[in-house]
This record gives sequence, C-alpha cells and structure tokens, in this order.
Amino acid sequence: MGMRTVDEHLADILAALPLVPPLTLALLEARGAVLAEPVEAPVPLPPFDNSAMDGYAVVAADVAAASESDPAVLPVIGDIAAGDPGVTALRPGLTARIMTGAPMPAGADAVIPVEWTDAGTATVRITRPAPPGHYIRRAGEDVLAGQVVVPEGTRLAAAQLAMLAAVGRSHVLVRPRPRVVVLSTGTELREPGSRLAHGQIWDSNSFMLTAAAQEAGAVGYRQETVGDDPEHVRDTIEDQLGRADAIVTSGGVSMGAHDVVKLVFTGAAERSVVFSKVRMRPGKPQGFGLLQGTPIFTLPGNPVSAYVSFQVFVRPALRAMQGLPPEPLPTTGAVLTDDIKSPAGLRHYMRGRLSHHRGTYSVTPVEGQGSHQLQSLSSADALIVLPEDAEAVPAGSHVEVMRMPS
Ligand SMILES: Nc1nc2c(c(=O)[nH]1)N[C@H]1C(S)=C(S)[C@@H](COP(=O)(O)OP(=O)(O)OC[C@H]3O[C@@H](n4cnc5c(N)ncnc54)[C@H](O)[C@@H]3O)O[C@H]1N2
Ligand code: MOO
Repeated sequence: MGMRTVDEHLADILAALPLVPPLTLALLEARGAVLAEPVEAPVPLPPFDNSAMDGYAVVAADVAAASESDPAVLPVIGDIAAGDPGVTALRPGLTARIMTGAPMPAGADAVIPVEWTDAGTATVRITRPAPPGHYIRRAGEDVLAGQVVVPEGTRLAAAQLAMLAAVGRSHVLVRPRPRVVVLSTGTELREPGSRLAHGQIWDSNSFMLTAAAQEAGAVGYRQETVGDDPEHVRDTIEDQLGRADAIVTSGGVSMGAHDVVKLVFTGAAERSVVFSKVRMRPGKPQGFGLLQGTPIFTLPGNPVSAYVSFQVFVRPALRAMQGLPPEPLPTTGAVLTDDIKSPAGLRHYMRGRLSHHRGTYSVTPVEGQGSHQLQSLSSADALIVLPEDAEAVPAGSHVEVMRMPS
C-alpha cells in the first residue's frame, strides 16, 4: 500500500483492463460505439456521374456561343429526375431537363442551371455557355470503390453513421459503450426526495458518477445506495457482475472503522482489488482490480475526490475498454489570475472557471477547495492541474487546465 503517482496508478489500470467484446449492431444502435472493423465502400460514391444543379443536360459545344443577345435554342426531349433514369442518352443538338442528383445521360457533358435559361419545356433558350464538365459530379469523386471510409477504432457519431449508411451498411461490428454500474456506499446516505435524520445526507455521488460515465461515452446504471454492511455490499456488487462491463463504487476506502468497500475486498477470496494511496489531491485513497474479469474502481467518498478520481482514472479507462486512446478530458493552457499554493509532491486538481479574451484563456480558482465542497465543483467549468513540483504558483503563470464536460 505504498504511495504511488497518478501516472503509475493510471498505467497499472490501463495494463489490466479488458476490451469490451465486439458485437454487430444496427446503425443507430451503434452511436457512441467504436468501430471494430475497417469499413470499405463496395461501390464508388457517387456511384454514377450526376447533375449538381437543376437545369439542362447539354453537349457543351452546342452552347459554346450562347449569349443574352444570341441564345442557343434547343429542343427538350424529356426529363431526368433523381432516381429515375428517364432519358439515358442525348444526341448533339438536343437537351433534357435534369434535376440535382439525377444521372447524366450518355453523350451529354455539361449541365446548364435553370437560372441561365427561360426554363422552357418544349424548347429552351440558353443564354450562357459552359465548359465540358460544368456542374457534373463525377462517379468516385467522394469515395473510390474499395476505399476504407471509416477506419477501425473510430467512435461513431452522426457524421460517421452517415458515411456507413452511404456505403450501404445497415449493421457494423463495434465495441459497444461499456455498461458501468455505479454504487454509493455509506450508512449515512439517503435517497434524494426522502427525509433526513441527524447525521444523514442525501446521496449525490451515484448521480454524479452515473452522469460522468454517460458523459464519457459509457452507459451508466445507478444502483440504490447500500449501507456499511459488508455482506450487502458484496452481494450487490456480485449481482451486478453479470451485466456490468465495469463497476464504480464510492466511499468506504480510507482508514475508518467502517470502510466497507475496503473490508469486503481485502478478504482472502477477493485479493484482486488493490487499495493504494495516490500522490494527488483530492483523491488520495484509490482502489482498482478485476472481479471475475470485470474491472472495479473503488473511488473515495468525498464528492470532489470521487469526481476528480473519475475524470483522471475511470474516464481514460472506459475509453481504453472500447479501443480508443486513453485520453484525459480535453486540456487547454490558461493564464492563472490569482496566486495559489499547491502541496509539494502531490498532483493537485483545483476547481476553476475559465474565461476567454482575445484568443487567450485565463482561469480563476473558485472559492472553497475542500474535497467535500460540492458547490465549488458545481460552479466550476475546469480543473486546474498543478504538477507535483508546483508549490507557490503566482498570478500570471501558465497552467494546464482540463475542461469539465458540460
Ligand atoms: N484517518 C484518515 N482519515 C481519512 C483519510 C486518511 O488518509 N486517514 N483520508 C481522507 C480522504 S483524503 C478521503 S478522500 C476520505 C475517503 O473516505 P472514504 O472513501 O472512506 O469515504 P467515506 O468515509 O465513506 O466518505 C467520505 C465523506 O464523503 C461523504 N460521502 C460518501 N459517499 C457519499 C455520497 N454518495 N454522496 C455524498 N457524500 C458522500 C461522506 O459522508 C463523508 O463525509 O477519507 C478521509 N479520511
Ligand atoms: O484525497 Mo481526499 O480525496 O483529499 O479528500
């Protein structure tokens, strides 16, 4: 149970994590999942040459001399709508009306937008010339047949789902969002909406951690809180192993006489959970292990400690379980507005508020940096990350800041 650094603790977690097994999902079910196969286009996109405008398909040479004063007048032999092949070929001296997305007829080599014409339906007067190729979208100019359009390891959002549909895929092989079961422990905890007796508080961590799991791209399942009864805690967690890809608990991991999570998993049968002290503030007491192969993160109970622990360890881990790089929250550089002190030897995460002037961020620590002070977390939008060797950091210093999800 020696002290270890944030980086060491995260590296141990990442080394032990399993990947979520891949499965095949329908496209809209796959949003937020990570592609587990490279997807290739079976055909080029567009699949055929087509019109970029509503107008007239022509042989460019027929309109080369057209002008306002001397328009080209051509017979219109029919209409070509998108999805309807209609006219399939055009001889010189003729034209066909064509709509955006409709296939170009053989023989035509340009499209004249309707705005350059009198919009005629039997014959049309064209008042401007166009070079060959004008307003034609060529087959394959978006994607070539056989091209990988979405690589393996891509998280699927709206744009990628569109790409997959556009190459004809209804289902894809993905690593789904991990299912994260969240459990708060503590006999003092009551459900929000119920009455408190002296010494009791409303459970906030399980709501926070479930939402944070969702923000990290996982599926969060909140459990009702459990008291400091080891049997009950063990049974509840074991019951969840079947449906969880990961378990996150809060509370019961420090030095108290009733630190139930620690008690349960320090027993002989469950030695795979390791409890450690990490050189960070807040978030010193941490636990991590595998229960029958399922990762469990036992986070400290102080709400801000639980939040910071989640963002620093659990968020990257959930990404890694889907095969994504284990990146932290998005970070930015900012100029500190106030003098601050930081404990030597610990990585320090302070709640702050970012502001932006003329391309530069500045960050102001918020009042109330105790690990029980949720109001300052709730009013913050950033975590200021102060390295282990920082002690007195004056206003004007450049600091690294993690942006909290909003
Ligand atoms: N003698 C020592 N005491 C403590 C140490 C230590 O090293 N030596 N470490 C302190 C630090 S740092 C932290 S962080 C906490 C971690 O404690 P636990 O993980 O055992 O958490 P609890 O004791 O269960 O709770 C701590 C605190 O947080 C409140 N809490 C817990 N769960 C919730 C919840 N779901 N919603 C809202 N608030 C919650 C709880 O009531 C306590 O006030 O230990 C220090 N002690
Ligand atoms: O580490 Mo505790 O997390 O400082 O409050």
